[in-house]
Amino acid sequence: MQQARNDAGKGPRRLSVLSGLWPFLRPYRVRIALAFVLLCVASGTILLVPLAFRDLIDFGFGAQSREAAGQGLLGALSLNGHFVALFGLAFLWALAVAMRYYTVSWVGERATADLRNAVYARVLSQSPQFFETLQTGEVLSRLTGDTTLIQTVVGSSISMGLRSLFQFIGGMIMLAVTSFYLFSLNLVLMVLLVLPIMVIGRKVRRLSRESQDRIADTSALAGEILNAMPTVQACTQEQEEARRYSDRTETSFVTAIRRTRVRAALTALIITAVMGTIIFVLWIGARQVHDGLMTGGELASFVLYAALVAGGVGTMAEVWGDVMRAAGATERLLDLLHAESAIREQDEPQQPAPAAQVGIRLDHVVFAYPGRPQVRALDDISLDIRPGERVALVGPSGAGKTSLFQLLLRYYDVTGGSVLINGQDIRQLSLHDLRKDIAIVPQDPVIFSANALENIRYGRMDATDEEVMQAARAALVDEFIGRLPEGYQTFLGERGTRLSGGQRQRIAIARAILKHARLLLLDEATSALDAESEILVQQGLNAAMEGRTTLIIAHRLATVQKVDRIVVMEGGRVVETGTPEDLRKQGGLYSRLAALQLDL
Ligand SMILES: Nc1ncnc2c1ncn2[C@@H]1O[C@H](COP(=O)(O)OP(=O)(O)OP(=O)(O)O)[C@@H](O)[C@H]1O
Repeated sequence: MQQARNDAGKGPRRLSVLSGLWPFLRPYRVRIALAFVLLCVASGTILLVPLAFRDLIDFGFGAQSREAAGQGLLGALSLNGHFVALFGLAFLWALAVAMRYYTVSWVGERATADLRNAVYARVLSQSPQFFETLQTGEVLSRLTGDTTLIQTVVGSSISMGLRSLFQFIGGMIMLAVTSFYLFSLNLVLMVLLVLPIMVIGRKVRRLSRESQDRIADTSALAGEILNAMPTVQACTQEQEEARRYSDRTETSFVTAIRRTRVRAALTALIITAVMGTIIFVLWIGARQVHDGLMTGGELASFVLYAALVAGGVGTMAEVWGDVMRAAGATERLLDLLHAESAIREQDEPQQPAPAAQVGIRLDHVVFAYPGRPQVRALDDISLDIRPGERVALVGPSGAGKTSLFQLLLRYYDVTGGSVLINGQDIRQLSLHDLRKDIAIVPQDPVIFSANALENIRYGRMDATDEEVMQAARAALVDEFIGRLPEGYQTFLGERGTRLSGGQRQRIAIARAILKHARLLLLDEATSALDAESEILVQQGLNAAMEGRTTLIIAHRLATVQKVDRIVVMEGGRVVETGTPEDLRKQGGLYSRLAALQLDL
């Protein structure tokens, strides 16, 4: 993934990556075919328009109109008839363009929505290891920015490009047919002019990429700072941050203006080149008309075809830039879409054993985080936890307690040994079955931007309002919910910023109680509560632990005096196990910690 990200920013994009979009377009192939037919109709119609003009001039106004009646595209039509036919062509063209626009945009929107959903679902199935190397901001920018780019290309650029290609090829053929002499002249001039335009065009592309990178820098800075506002204000860095931001916007302004300057020059050059060519050819053509070598109508249609060809070339150049950018965007999205989770599920997972309670067995478990493979976070841990047992994990910070929880939830796989639940290796179970059976109250609970009721219901989506409130009462949530303006319906704000740490913890406890899982993991579940609430919440937790196997990580030993067993960890190893009383008598690490905490 890291490698792919590094590659994404450099070198010419491989256009073949665009074929990766086909699975998202295939379901809509009938509509795509319809759009193609409409495109052909529109292009055909527009190529007929100059011919209609030619006839109008030669047979409609001209002196020879009467004798020549019966020739030309529109045959023997009267002057009025010519105009009606011309309008008919314009209307057919408009209709085809509108229908194609609708169809193609529909396919673009639909395919991008599908792609976005597929990528998002894929990202959600990744293990935490994935998010260690990829920033969430980057995933978001891929989901929005990159998919929008693809939408532009699928929903408009490609059809614009094809239309221009038809226009170009058809126009060139018609130019040659109308006057081969003028066509050859035109061709030589075009080749001479296209070269400098291409060189400048490349410079514009480089500058616009640079300009986009600068804008991304600005948003990255703003994103980081806005997320850290309390710290910024506590350190009184607001002015400094405003200055840093304005420095970056200034840089992106300067880059944008540099690009605009080159682009303005390019526009002037293109207009001069196109108009110059047309005027030059008109001049030569006018002399030919004067000498009777071609008719006025032929000259008029020639000029119109030349304008179509020039327009076609211009659009194709623009579309080419979009297609290249979309190739880059597709590559980045497909990277995400094809990312394999580090945690692999069995093709045919076992069903979890249908026992009322779960027993856990850690068998010589060794574990090192993938980001730090040389350091063992857990080093040869063997532990048996009986069904229904309450076990506390204690030990200094960094001992590996949380890592043990991560392994039980299978956020990571063990490096050696195995984790068994009711005798089954957890790698044999599906992740869904495994995690459905575990309720966790994490150190730093997450609150979603929804109301209190929905936040608790997240533990078990099919719970009734009454069940949710019961869990809330057990976790003492109702004690503070009652004081919120709209009770359970109160919106808890972005990331729960409207709640205190202790309140957030109680919501998480209610969520865990509601889940009714057979295994309960408490990671410092009451650390943010005051002494009084802690005693009350502990009662709620006691109710939740009833009949459940429970693992409790605790720094404050007072909270785990009633557990069945304490496991003391240090440096990734289990150094002591036993009841609180036994351990105090042993005079080891636990008794030292207990002496510091409990006897003071
Ligand atoms: N994602 C990670 N990548 C690499 N190393 C990690 C990662 N998470 C934790 N560690 C390391 O693993 C070791 C064990 O961490 P762990 O979080 O399990 O400790 P802990 O006992 O729960 O500590 P605390 O009581 O402070 O929560 C620590 O040295 C830590 O630095």
